Parts: sequence; C-alpha cells; structure tokens
Amino acid sequence: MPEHSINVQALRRAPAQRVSAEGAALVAERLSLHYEGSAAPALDRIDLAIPRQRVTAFIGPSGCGKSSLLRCFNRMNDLIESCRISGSIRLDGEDIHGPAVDVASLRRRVGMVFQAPNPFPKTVYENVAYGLRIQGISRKRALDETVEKALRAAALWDEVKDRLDDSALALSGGQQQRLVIARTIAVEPEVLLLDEPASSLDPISTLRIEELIYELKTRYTIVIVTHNMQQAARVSDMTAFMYMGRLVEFGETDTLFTNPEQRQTEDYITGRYG
Ligand SMILES: Nc1ncnc2c1ncn2[C@@H]1O[C@H](COP(=O)(O)OP(=O)(O)OP(=O)(O)O)[C@@H](O)[C@H]1O
Repeated sequence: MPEHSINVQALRRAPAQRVSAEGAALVAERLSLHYEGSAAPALDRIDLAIPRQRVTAFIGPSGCGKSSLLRCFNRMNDLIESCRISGSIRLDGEDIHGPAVDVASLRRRVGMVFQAPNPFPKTVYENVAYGLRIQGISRKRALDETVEKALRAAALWDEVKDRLDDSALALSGGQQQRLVIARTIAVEPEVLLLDEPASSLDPISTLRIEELIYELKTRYTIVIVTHNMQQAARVSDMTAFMYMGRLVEFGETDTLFTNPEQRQTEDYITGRYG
C-alpha cells in the first residue's frame, strides 16, 4: 500500500469476542446453495453467527462462495432463477425465509452496496431521498434533515452540500460509492452488506471507505466481502475464511491472521494459493 495522508492507525479495531448465536445479528445454519447445472454446491453447510455492530469480513480465493453467501443475507439470490438454497438464516432470531417475511422490508433492514458504485441517474439529493420517498416520507423538512444526516454519516456532506442538485453521476467514483452508502443508510438498516465496495476505487478513496466502515460499525452490523487481505485485516473485527463453498475458519481477525487454526487458512493468508 502506498503512503497516504490518511492515518491507517486510526482504523484500529475494537475488541471482539467469539460470537454466540444469541448475541448475533445474523445466524446461518447448515446453509447450502446450489446453482442448477453446477456439479458442486456454491455453499456447503455453512454455520456462521455474525456479531452485532462489528465488521465481519469474508475472504477466500475467487469462486469460493463469498458473494453467494453475502447475497443470502438479504435474499438477493431470490433474483437468480437457477439458485436453490437449503438450511436457515435468522435475522434477530427471525427466519428470513419465513412466510410472513416481506422481502422488500428485509432488504431495507439488510442493505447492500455493490462493487461498482451504482447511483441512480438523479440528483445527489434525490439519490439519498429515494428510499425515504418510497416509505411515504414527503415532507420537505423531514427529507432535508434525513438526507443531510445520511450524507454526514457517509462522510460526504462537506463535499456535496453545495452540489445537492447536481447529477450524482458527476461525482467521482469514491464520492459515488459514499453516496450509495448514504442512500443505503438513509432508511436506517440494521445490517450493511458490502460486496467489495472499494475494489473499483483509487487508494485514497479506498482508505476513505475503510475509515467510513470503521465509523459506521458503531451503529450497524457490517459484513464485507474483500479480495484484499490487508483490507480485511485493517477494517474487520471478525474474519471468515472460505474455500470451495465451505467455511474453513471463522474467528477474530487478529487471531485468524496471526495464529490461524487451520492449515488451509495459513496457506491462503501466507500467499501459498489463491
Ligand atoms: N448466477 C450464478 N449462476 C451460476 N453459478 C454462479 C452464479 N454466481 C456464482 N456462481 C458460481 O458459484 C461459485 C461461487 O461464486 P461466488 O461469486 O459466490 O464466489 P466469490 O468467492 O464471491 O468469487 P469472486 O471472489 O471471484 O467474486 C462459483 O463457482 C461461481 O462460478
């Protein structure tokens, strides 16, 4: 990583403990996922408890199932016709596949940010107000307040407060990604799923996103997929190492990177494969 003016030490982690299912925001049990036509399952009997208000990173070689697992948590895989899921996932104790679950409100509670910034072709303001309007909030004062709050929380307010009526597409890539994060948190989710949120960004924008993740975890449960092991080590409290659809090891990030229990984890983090 090149040197920057942003202090990476500021990204120090809060202590995390091993997670019990009771204290977890999300719990997966014997979660398997098959894409029809594939010989092997993309996820193979995953048991995992994601702690509340912590950052959990998924790492592992390309194709090991990180994104597939992430997409399970807000039922994004429902949109993939060939996808079959078994096992269970509970959010705050409630089965997310239960008959009473409304998928739109699940996705509001479990927001998702993708690899490439995807702001709507609308103004900066309307991007953040979008989810609020869908919720039926139309009073200008309420919208103004929430838009400002979300942009401040996404560390973007100072850069865009005089550009609220400009097109979001005129922002830089890093600003667009923070705008998408603002749009996601404007509706006050409990969980933020981040699928390689910085992989298309330059190093400075990447560090801004990492700092933002650190700030946001005081309010949200965050799950991040990353290819970048240094990034996982910098931003996460807990790390899950996956290999060929299996969860090989899950534990505190410090321990997993310095003293992994499994040989496979050690081989991966020391660069022997992947
Ligand atoms: N929509 C899909 N249809 C069929 N197979 C899929 C689909 N999405 C993913 N797969 C397959 O499932 C497996 C896991 O893919 P997934 O994208 O979850 O892994 P990943 O660890 O996130 O990979 P990467 O790091 O390259 O993004 C791979 O073999 C992939 O080819």
